Amino acid sequence: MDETTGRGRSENRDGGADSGGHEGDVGALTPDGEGRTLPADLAALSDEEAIPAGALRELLDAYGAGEWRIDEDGLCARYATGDFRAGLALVDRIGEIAEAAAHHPDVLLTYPTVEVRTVSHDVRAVTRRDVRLAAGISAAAAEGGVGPDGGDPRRGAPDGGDEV
Ligand SMILES: C[C@H](O)[C@H](O)[C@H]1CNC2=NC(N)=NC(=O)C2=N1
Repeated sequence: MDETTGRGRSENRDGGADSGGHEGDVGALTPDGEGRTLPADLAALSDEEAIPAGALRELLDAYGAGEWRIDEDGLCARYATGDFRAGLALVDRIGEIAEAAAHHPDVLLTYPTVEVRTVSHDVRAVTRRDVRLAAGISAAAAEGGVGPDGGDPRRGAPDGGDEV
């Protein structure tokens, strides 16, 4: 899915063009189950419903997962851990978060980075389970002093080559 500005959704909700921001829509905000205030239609989504592509950016930002990117395979992020041991530590935390959530990402551990990708396999779409997982991973990376890696997460794992 393409990253969009979310403009389409705000135009749909308001029926007319607006700046794409939601500052003036305070009345439309409603608390969701995680104590955040979101536009009512996003707060009402179940864990099994696909999040409309136009609303994903807003939801990721609301959940503190601003460094996550959106592509046709789901949500992805890459963290500049700097060395393998730091990467292992982050992967360990990601495992704990995923097990606690019963929702698991794909993880690629390299010497200087950890790349993470999540989609809800059961519905083949990005759902709030993925956004919550991304938020947990964002928080774990920040707690570990690990920042996002500026580059685009690579697509797929590199060719493993022959055993040496
Ligand atoms: C039974 C188990 O909880 C389910 O199979 C979970 C496991 N982890 C999962 N992880 C992801 N990303 N998507 C799922 O649909 C999913 N389902």
